[in-house]
Amino acid sequence: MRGMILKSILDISPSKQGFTNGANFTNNQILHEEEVNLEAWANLPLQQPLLKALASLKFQKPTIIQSSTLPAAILGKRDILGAAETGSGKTLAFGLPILHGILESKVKSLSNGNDDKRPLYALILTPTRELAMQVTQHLKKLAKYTDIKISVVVGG
Ligand SMILES: Nc1ncnc2c1ncn2[C@@H]1O[C@H](COP(=O)(O)OP(=O)(O)OP(=O)(O)O)[C@@H](O)[C@H]1O
Repeated sequence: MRGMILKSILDISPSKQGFTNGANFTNNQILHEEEVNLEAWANLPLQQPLLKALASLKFQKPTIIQSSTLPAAILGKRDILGAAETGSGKTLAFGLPILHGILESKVKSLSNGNDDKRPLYALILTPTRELAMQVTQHLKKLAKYTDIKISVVVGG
């Protein structure tokens, strides 16, 4: 089984990847999209439409939970169990690797001459419908320069 807890996967740790220590949410300076410095994300081979979305969201650097998990998820393709407080940026910690993986697999399929039309690439389960809505809205903002469709299904 590939799954393991976060602490045991630090062979590809943020410090080894040269990652920064996380975004500072108290920074209220007004930045224009073209002024956003994305250097802090440069250690990840993120697909261009995702970098563009990060710039438009003015997310200059990963938060701590993001810098702790993204290298392992994106470069190492590892399963991760992560925990962090509310509002710490967990949605992108799992959302970025999902979206990056979808774009990467589409690029690979096209270069192999296949038209990758899988109807479903990823399923995100949340404990409440409010969180499902919140995650959907957040990921849609990140996927806005891609053709990835994100939908929410709630019941009960
Ligand atoms: N790298 C970043 N830089 C700046 N802001 C960010 C970054 N990542 C996420 N945010 C913002 O931080 C806020 C909290 O993020 P998010 O909702 O992902 O937190 P969370 O840990 O999933 O919270 P919860 O536990 O309540 O679901 C959101 O407004 C999001 O847009």
